[in-house]
Amino acid sequence: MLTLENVQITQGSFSLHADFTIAPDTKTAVIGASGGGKSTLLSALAGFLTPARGRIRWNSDDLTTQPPAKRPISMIFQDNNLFPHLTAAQNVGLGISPALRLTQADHQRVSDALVRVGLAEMATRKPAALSGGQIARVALARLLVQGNPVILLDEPFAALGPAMRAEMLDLVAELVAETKATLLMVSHDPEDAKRIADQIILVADQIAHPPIETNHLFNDPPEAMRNWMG
Ligand SMILES: Nc1ncnc2c1ncn2[C@@H]1O[C@H](COP(=O)(O)OP(=O)(O)OP(=O)(O)O)[C@@H](O)[C@H]1O
Repeated sequence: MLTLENVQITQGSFSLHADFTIAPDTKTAVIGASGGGKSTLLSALAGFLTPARGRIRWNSDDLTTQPPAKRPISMIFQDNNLFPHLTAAQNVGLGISPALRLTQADHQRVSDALVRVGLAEMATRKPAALSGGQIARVALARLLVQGNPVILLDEPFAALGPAMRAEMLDLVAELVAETKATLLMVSHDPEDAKRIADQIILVADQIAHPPIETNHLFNDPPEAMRNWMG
């Protein structure tokens, strides 16, 4: 269980409050207006921002001041953060060893992850020779080898067309089901949120609101949600 206990995150003059828990094995969409604080929330969970107050816990572990690499959390950003000079396999291998010191068993894990995301034939290609969807798959393969129980996606599929985005969301849902990970995903598209999320965190008025079941929120949207849906 991921717990945000009276958390206050500040960035310059901006401040965001969060006080809720996320049940294990759930898929949560984080939605809200641009500049509302969705990335701020994910950055604090990943450890790139330290809350001004409050605690962040994973089960009984207090993560609040732990550096990103020590947290049981993997994150993919909008640009998928692949290194352009490394092959797909090397980019995945970074998820196991930042210095790419990989054992034979590690290489096998990388290969298995690339096979799982449908990139068996692309292991030696560099990002410039991959499509946007294939780059997103490499980033997902890296998540697989990291094996963390919490996955944060900050709109990694935003640049893809609707059909490819739907395909990627379905792949994410499959991987999350297989690994029993807890997923939080920023979304700008109500259809994406409906497609994948069990529940929704609405970020509005400097508050990351406690998660509400997806159908319930879409059937009876509060004003901030109606504004977001347009
Ligand atoms: N490094 C920073 N210093 C000061 N303020 C910042 C910084 N980064 C972000 N902010 C401010 O924090 C607020 C929340 O930004 P954030 O990126 O979390 O919003 P968001 O909901 O993810 O937006 P978007 O949907 O446009 O990506 C914004 O008002 C932004 O200007």
